[in-house]
Amino acid sequence: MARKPLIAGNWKMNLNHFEAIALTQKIAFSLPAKYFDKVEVVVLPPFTDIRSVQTLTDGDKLLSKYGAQDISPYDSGAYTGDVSGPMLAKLGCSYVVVGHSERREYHAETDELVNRKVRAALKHGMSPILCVGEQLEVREAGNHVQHCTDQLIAGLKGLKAEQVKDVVIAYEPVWAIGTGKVATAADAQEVCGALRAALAEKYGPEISAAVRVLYGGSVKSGNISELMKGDDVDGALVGGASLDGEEFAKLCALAAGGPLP
Ligand SMILES: O=C[C@H](O)COP(=O)(O)O
Repeated sequence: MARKPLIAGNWKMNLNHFEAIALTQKIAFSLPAKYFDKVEVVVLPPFTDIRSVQTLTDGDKLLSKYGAQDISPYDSGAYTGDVSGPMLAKLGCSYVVVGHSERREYHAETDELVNRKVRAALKHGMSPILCVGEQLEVREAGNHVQHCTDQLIAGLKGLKAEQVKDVVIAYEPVWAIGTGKVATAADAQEVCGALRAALAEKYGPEISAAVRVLYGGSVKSGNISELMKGDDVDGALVGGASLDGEEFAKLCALAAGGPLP
């Protein structure tokens, strides 16, 4: 089964809603819509920017889709500061990042909470982008594949096979995030391939063949083509390089197989 490449730009805690409008327009100006046939182009703005991105993309198809960077495990109620699945779905979000290493580290998110967020996203019709990845010391000890596979299985706990098809997996080695130290294509393929094999073992070959597995960590236009040579690397979760409209457009065009716009 051919999987459509996916490039998702995680803006993290950057850009106010005016700047979000400017960046969305810049991406759209730099990347003709014809590329959307070959690559899914997604942005993941901060919560405060989502309405602006929605308004901008409602009429004209400036991007393939957009989403959020987090979701509450609860649907509503006294959870100050949380943003719920129904709220995000109402804003037209298609994707939600779950289990990013920055949330695991700075907000002490456990595998159990990550799993509840995965289920919350699916319950409201959005695809979770489930992030897994090892710290440098785990890699140096040679335990990276097991570590990532364990995070994957824990994140998907309790899901039916049919639901797993709607999940996107992002392998993001923590040591590569925002450091400029990108994994080699072989490193990315090793873990992405192992994650797909784990999906096949637990949910069957049809599901594992349908799920998109992304690589994330210092991805830019200069390395995306090489990284995507791996059979199991279906695109990228991009941080820093997604904040530059021209660079992000170039990266998406390369993920589509070119030519450059
Ligand atoms: O979500 C995106 C990743 O954390 C990668 O960030 P980066 O491209 O700035 O290394």
